[in-house]
This record gives sequence, structure tokens and C-alpha cells, in this order.
Amino acid sequence: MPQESNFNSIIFTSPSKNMRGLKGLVSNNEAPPFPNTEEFINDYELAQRKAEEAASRRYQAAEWLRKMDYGASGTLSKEPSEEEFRLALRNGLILCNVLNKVNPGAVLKVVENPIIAVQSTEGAAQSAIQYFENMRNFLEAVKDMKLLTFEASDLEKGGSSSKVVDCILCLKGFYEWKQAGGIGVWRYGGTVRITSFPKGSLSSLGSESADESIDESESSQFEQLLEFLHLSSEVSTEESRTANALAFLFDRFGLGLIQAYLRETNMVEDLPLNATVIDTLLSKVVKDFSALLVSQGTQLGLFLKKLLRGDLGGLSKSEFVEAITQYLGQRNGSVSNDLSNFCICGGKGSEAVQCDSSHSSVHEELIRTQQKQLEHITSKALKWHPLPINKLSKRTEFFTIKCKTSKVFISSQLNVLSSMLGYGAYLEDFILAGSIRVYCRIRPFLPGQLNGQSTVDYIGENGTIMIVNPLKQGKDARRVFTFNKVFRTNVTQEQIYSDTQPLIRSVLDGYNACIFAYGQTGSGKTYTMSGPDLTTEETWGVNYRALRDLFQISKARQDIVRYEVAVQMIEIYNEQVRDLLVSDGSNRRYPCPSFIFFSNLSPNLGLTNSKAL
Ligand SMILES: Nc1ncnc2c1ncn2[C@@H]1O[C@H](COP(=O)(O)OP(=O)(O)OP(=O)(O)O)[C@@H](O)[C@H]1O
Repeated sequence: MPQESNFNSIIFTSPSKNMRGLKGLVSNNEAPPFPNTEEFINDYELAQRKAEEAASRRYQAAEWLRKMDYGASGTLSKEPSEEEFRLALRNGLILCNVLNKVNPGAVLKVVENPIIAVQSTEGAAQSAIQYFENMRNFLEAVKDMKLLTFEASDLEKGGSSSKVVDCILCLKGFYEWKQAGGIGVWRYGGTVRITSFPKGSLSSLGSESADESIDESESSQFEQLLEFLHLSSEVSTEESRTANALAFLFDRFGLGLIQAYLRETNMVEDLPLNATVIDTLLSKVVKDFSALLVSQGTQLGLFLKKLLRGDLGGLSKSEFVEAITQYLGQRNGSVSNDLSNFCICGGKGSEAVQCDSSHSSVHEELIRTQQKQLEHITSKALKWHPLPINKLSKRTEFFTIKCKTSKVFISSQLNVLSSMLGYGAYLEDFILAGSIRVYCRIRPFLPGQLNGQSTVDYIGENGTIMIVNPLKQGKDARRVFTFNKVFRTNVTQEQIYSDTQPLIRSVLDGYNACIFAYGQTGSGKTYTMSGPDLTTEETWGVNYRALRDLFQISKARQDIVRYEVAVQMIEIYNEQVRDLLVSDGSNRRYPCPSFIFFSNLSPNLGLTNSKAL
């Protein structure tokens, strides 16, 4: 590489597949040189993250209260501090007003002006009682509705405002569910609801406007229906069975979406994985799920009314039940294939929810194909891999028995296989972290730079590094960056390579990979990729170690497969890529490989940005 270039790279490509990424196998057994400092930064970061999440939930609660109670906007700011939040809510007025909007009549008496300008001792006592009255009424009503609640003391100094926030967000979730028709599963923090409301807690089923339009006779009919539903044990058994099934489907729906989000790495900027993201995803799930149930409820209502009206020939009660049974039978048949995909299988045999695939020949066929594929992969592995054969064949047997359950189980077993093949937690990581890894290596001070001041303030666990900029003041002076891993100045060339090694094996198994160093001039790219002294293996950089492994593995497999190794040299300078070995001036395009970045950092120069090609 020419000195002025700021990239060093080694690229492995394979035409067969373009599978993305391998986990940097992090064997984090090196003792951190500054344990106390690390502990401090971790605790500090954790506390900071928690505070941010709590604040974001508090703002969400405040925003909703302001929207629900016009008067609240005067006393409760959009982004209140904990203290402001507590002070605005402690007289209970906003909470009572909002609750009455969610569930009209829930708090019959709301003291409008609970804080009275007090002159006398007697006045003070009365103020305190009235002050407490709103809060007590609110808490009792919320308790009656079986929603999350809190203690009045949580709104006093030193109380837990997070419980208050939970209660408000729970109320919000309930309100939104009710607005969407009050059908289907609704849950918040362990509170689960299905179609019928808790007895006596609500004046009617349905939206706010529907509440208002319902006349007394309809209302009493509704009360009677609820009374009947609560008395009937068969109904309540069916209700809880349905609730369980719906809760399961909801989980499947929600977790499926989260999984898809975690798997998504292409073209989408990575979102942080934190409580807010989870809440947002789940609220989307709740919304979609509720919308689906509302539409399903409407269709079902039409169907049942059609039966009642006799469009399908007038029906007695038993014929009506029979018609429903028939309808359910047809629906079961048509969705059993889909439902088989909903089953959660795998895990320990005893814990696994077994799929009943007897109804589905398609499902069985799918399992057979997957089993064949798995056997094929395993036999390939047996040929190629130097692991003791009996270990693998035992595993194959295990697969054959177990993989009858589901494809989810198969992929979990493939993970086991991939780690046995030396890829580490390849599949798991592929799902969780995507295909690009960025590592940061900090170069030590060079002789003559000994008195320099390091820009590295802290190195946390989990790839975080705090950089200090002495030219800036206050909070701008420090910035935290996150990598897959940060290597300290004392790591060896071997330790650096250990994270990259699984990539080399994967290249020989047909996957593409690229290892790539980026950094300012003098930050240590050549040192990392080539090494300072080529005559000693110990100091070899990533390039030499990778080539050594490449040839070693291909030699070990020479009886089974013949590899062709080609070399290419390119220069990347000023964002221009030049092929140093092509003389005809043509522009060749390459398939997009996986990347590993080494973002090199010299301690006294500051952090440069990483760029992907
Ligand atoms: N991890 C390290 N440990 C000890 N010395 C290092 C380390 N990394 C780099 N150095 C030393 O720092 C100096 C600069 O490193 P190097 O030449 O690798 O930087 P570079 O990023 O390739 O620079 P350029 O972009 O100018 O080519 C060299 O003297 C090298 O030996």
C-alpha cells in the first residue's frame, strides 16, 4: 500500500454465495487495565440510558395527558422534569379529568380547585383532605378497572414516578384499545384484556361517541349481557382459552416483527435497540393487531347477523350453534397450514410446543425437504471438517429425530452446527447483528510522543469508547462512539486476528468477505494489516495470518475440493478505486462482500470516520 493511502484491505470473494457476515468471535478474557474506571463508565452509561428511557416515557405520558385534558397544558409542560411531573399531578385533578374521559363517570366527584389559598390551620386541614380526595378517587377507580395503579405517596417527594408513568401509559393503552372498538386482546405490563370489560367498571362497550349515543335500555341490556357472561362458567372458560390463544398469536405477531427488524440489515439505517424502540414496535403491533381484530369482528358480526336474519334459511338456536361449528371447521382447514407456521417449536424437547402437522401434507413436505437439506449440509461438513466424526454423526442423528418438529428448530440446530464448523455463533449472529463489523484499534504512543495527552478518555465494555477533545468545553468536549469491539493499545496481533479468523474459513466454504482497515495517516493500518516485522510470525498482521489460514485449510481439504486462489491489488485514494494489476483500463465490478472494518485510532489524533465502499 502506498504511504498516502488511508486504506489497507484484504478482500475474499466467492462466486457461489453472497452470505452476509460472521460474528467476530469475542473472547473477552483479557483483564481490563482500569477496572474501576470501566465499572464507572458502565454504571454511568447504564444510569444515563435508564434516565433517558424514563424521561422519554414520562414525556409520552405528559403528552397524552395534555392531549386528553385541555387544562393540563397550562400546568404540565411537554417535557417535564420528574419534579415538574410530580407537582403537576399530585392534586389529582388532571388524572381525574383524564380518567373521566377514558371511562365517563369513573370519578363522580372531582374537586376542581384542590389547592386552596390557606390562611388558617382549619383551612389547611381542609385543603389537605380535598387534595387527597381526587387522588384517592382516581386510584380507586383505576383499581376497579383492574389497570396498573400506584400509591398516592409515589407522587410525593422521593416517590416512584415511574409507577405513575406506567399507570398513565396503561390508561392510554386501554383508551386506544377502547377507541379502536374494544375488541381483541389488549395488554399493558401484564394487564391483559379481551372482549368483555370488567364487570361494572364501564358504562358501555365501544368508542366514546358510542358511549354517548347509547340509551338507557341498551345500557341495561348490555349490563345484563355482562352479568350473564360473568355468571356462565362455560363462557368464562372459553373466554380464557380464547384469551390464551389470542395472547399467543399476539406474541407471535409482535415477536415476528421484532425478529424481522433485527434481521433487517440492508438499506435500513440501524436503529438502537432500546426500550423506546421496543415500545414503538409493540404499539405498532397493538395497532395492527387491533385493526385486524376490528375488521375481523365486523365481518364475523355480519356473518352472524345474516344467519340470524335467516338469509341462509331461518335457524333455531341449536342450528345456529351447528352453523358456527361448521364455519369454524372450514376456517380451521383453510388456516391450519398457516397456523402450523405459528407454532413455537424447538428448545428442550419437553418444553417445545409440538406442531400437529397431521392435517398438513404441505407442512410435512416442507419438513422433509428441510431434513434432506440438513443431511446434505451435515454430510458436507463431515467431509470437510477435521472435527471428530463421531461427534458430528451424533449430532446428525439428533437432527434427524428432532428436526421433525419445525424449521425454526432446524435453524437453531444449524447454529450449533455452524459453531462446530468453526464459524462461532454464525446464524444467531447473522440474525442479531447483521453483516458488517467495525472494530477500533488504538495505537500506543510512539517513542517521542510519550508526553502526549491521549484523546481516549474511557473504554467501556461492549465496544464503547469515549473521546475527549481538549479544544472543546463542557459536554461537547466528550463524545461516545460504539464499535463491535474496541482493542486497547496492549492487544497482540494474534488477539486482533482471532476475531477475523472465522471469516477465512467461511470464504473457503463459499462465502464472500472483506477485511478492511481505515484511519488517519500514521494511525496503524499497515501495522494491523501487514505487521511491523514480516520475519517473525508473532508480529504478522491480519493479511499474512489470513493467507496462512487460507492455504492451510485448503491444503487440509485438497482430497475433496480444489481451490483456486487469485490475487488482486487495488488502490483506494481520494475515494477513487484503482486496480493496480489491470492494464487495459477497464472498470471491473465486484459483488458486494461482507465487511470487517478496523477503524484505527491514534491516541493523539482523534477519531476518524469509518466509510464503507
Ligand atoms: N498497535 C501498534 N503498536 C505499536 N506500534 C504501532 C501500532 N500501530 C502502529 N504502530 C506504529 O505507528 C506507526 C504508524 O503506523 P502505520 O504505518 O501502520 O500507520 P498507517 O495508518 O498505515 O499510516 P499511513 O496511512 O500513513 O500508511 C508505525 O511506526 C507503526 O510501527
